[in-house]
Amino acid sequence: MVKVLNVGLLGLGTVGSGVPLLIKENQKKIEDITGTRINIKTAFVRNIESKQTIADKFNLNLTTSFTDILEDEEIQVIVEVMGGTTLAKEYIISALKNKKHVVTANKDLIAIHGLELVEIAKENNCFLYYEASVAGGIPILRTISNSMSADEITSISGIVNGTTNFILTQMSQKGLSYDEALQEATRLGYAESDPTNDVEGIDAAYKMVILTRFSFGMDIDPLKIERKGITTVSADDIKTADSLGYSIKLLGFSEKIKEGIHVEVSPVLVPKTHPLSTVENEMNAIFINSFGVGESMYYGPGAGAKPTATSVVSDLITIAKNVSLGISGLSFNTFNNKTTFAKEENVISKHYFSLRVTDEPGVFKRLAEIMLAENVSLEQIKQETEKIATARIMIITHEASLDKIKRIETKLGNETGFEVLSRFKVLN
Ligand SMILES: NC(=O)C1=CN([C@@H]2O[C@H](COP(=O)(O)OP(=O)(O)OC[C@H]3O[C@@H](n4cnc5c(N)ncnc54)[C@H](OP(=O)(O)O)[C@@H]3O)[C@@H](O)[C@H]2O)C=CC1
Ligand SMILES: N[C@@H](CC=O)C(=O)O
Ligand code: NA
Repeated sequence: MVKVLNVGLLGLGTVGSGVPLLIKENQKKIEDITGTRINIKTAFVRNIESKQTIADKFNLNLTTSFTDILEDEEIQVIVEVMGGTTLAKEYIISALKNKKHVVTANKDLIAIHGLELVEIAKENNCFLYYEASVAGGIPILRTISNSMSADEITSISGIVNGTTNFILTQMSQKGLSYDEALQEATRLGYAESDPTNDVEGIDAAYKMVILTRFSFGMDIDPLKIERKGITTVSADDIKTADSLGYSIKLLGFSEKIKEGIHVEVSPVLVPKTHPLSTVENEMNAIFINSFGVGESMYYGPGAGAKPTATSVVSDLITIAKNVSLGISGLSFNTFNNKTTFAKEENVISKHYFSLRVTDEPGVFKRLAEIMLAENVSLEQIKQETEKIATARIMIITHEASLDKIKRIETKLGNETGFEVLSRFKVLN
């Protein structure tokens, strides 16, 4: 006889409405694989009237009281897709303490409070899964924790925010303005309800915290990640990068360099020949360097209702399988190391600078002197005269350490007649 796994759904927005859809579409397959029927019994919403149509479509009970779900003994699993870190944290902790397993897509919560939640899950013999929290539909966390457990990851980087990749693609290929592209990403359900975290690189930083835990067993404070968002990228940067053979992408990096890790989120000039450069719109891609496999890339939709819900339902399937085998309380990630950080003098790459300078003789000489003082040489240089008495100079350096590049940036910023408009890493 087919068993039933009853689920309480918290939030019925973009991802929440995808979950019952996926379960309905794949009901037979899920039952074949797990021997269990996954049943979304009740959904917790803010306003019942506005969600009645979708509830009727999938035969869901609606409630505006979380207690109705918490105290329902038939409900074994809570799926949290409300977002936010206050109420979501409170509800997840109550659910775990009531011996209910938890699935969440909430990267903010997992990045900031994940370790505490994992401990509570362990103490209560419950599962806490969050595959959807990183790169929406790409099964990247499970790939790292299962398929790559025999391998040593040396760097993990990639496009982990769909909204910003969508905006940059639309700006560079369709000539849309930043505001138009952001509006479209919001309409399509890619952006967070407040898109600040997307465009400022905070969402990507949260995802890099989670990827760093899985890849290196190290825990970092999201606030300590060096981060720049796409609000620092101008249409001029996109045009210049294009003319030099690069696309601009918001990338997250987590690399093991000698003594420790270096984690960063920033717009990056990616050569058009690099596989990450072909990743467009809401697509995400995670590029891994590892001892065993070498280079590998995992590509797919990083946002949107169906892709994200697919990851949520895959977590539910894992729980259904484990419950029916009588297994409980295994952590999603058990890799654990002492966190150590790489020195900036060992973090090496090329860099792009866009500078506004007063259009007068001697400017290039002063620029060259500042670069020479740090022993950093130029690979490419371009100048455009502006309407007023200024010019824009765009340079790409040869490989140099991050400490030198930062000193050059400070010196240029302090030099009369120079303004640093942007400074981005350049990928090889
Ligand atoms: N959208 C995406 O592509 C992805 C999203 N995620 C994550 O999934 C989560 C959900 O995102 P998404 O579906 O896009 O967000 P939405 O804003 O579309 O949905 C959130 C839902 O939760 C409800 N909700 C929020 N707060 C409360 C509350 N206090 N009480 C009751 N209901 C509440 C909202 O109600 P109401 O409708 O009344 O506002 C809304 O229906 C977030 O953590 C997000 O970061 C992860 C990967 C991809
Ligand atoms: N807002 C996020 C949604 C998925 O995590 C994004 O754009 O990637
Ligand atoms: Na994922």
